[in-house]
Amino acid sequence: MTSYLRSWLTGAPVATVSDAPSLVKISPPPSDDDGEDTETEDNSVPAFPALNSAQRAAPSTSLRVLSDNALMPPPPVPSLAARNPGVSAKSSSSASSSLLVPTTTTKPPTKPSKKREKVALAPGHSPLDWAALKSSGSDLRGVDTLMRIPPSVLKQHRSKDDAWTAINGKVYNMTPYLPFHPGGERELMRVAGRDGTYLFASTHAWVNADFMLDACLVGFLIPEPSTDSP
Ligand code: HEM
Repeated sequence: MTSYLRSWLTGAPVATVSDAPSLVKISPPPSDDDGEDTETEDNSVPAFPALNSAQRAAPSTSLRVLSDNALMPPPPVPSLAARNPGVSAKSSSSASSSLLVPTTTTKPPTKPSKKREKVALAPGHSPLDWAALKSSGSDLRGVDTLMRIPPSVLKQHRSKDDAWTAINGKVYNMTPYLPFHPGGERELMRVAGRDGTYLFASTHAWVNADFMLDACLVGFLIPEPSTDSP
């Protein structure tokens, strides 16, 4: 194919297979427009900016290192002298430089009126032990069936051996839980025989009584039946 083209362009005889090893220099066809010799590849990169450009004519702009005086000045250092520790921002000469805590947060927190303390539980009475006892299957209710319990009946169960309380409408037998209560037996006995919802919630609303005492459920609190019915 190459030899055919060459003979076509130059009029030279077509090279045969026999003269293939000899290298023949191929000249491209003469160009009509420029007539330049493009025999060798020109990979030289043109100068930028162009040699005759206006940029080159302009005065030299070589990198200039700025002196300290020519640099932008640093921001002013906050004046330590203007700060007046212990004096409120209002009375201080420079209010913006005061590092005082805002006056709204300087009031010390009010202490709880009554200290709530957890009691030391006897060995084998940790919350985990209570969980194990609950799931052991032992009878913690003391009743055969769930009942509807009016306040008058609830009132009869207020001894340590038989302590019931109502929380959120449910009546629980607290007796098995007494030694497990982190707040102590005495606190728990304050609600024995009565509705303990308010005291329970105001002491520790985050405690889930439903879950803690589910195995101790004995019934549901109902209003006292009226006695004047015929
Ligand atoms: C009858 C159901 C009750 C259950 C199941 C129960 C359960 C609990 C539990 C789980 C805790 C530990 C709370 C914690 O670690 O955050 C606790 C603590 C305590 N409970 Fe109860 N409680 C009951 C009733 C009451 C009542 C009626 C009172 C008060 C009259 C009371 C007073 C306390 C106190 C003072 C603590 C210890 C301090 C504290 O944790 O803040 N509890 N109780």
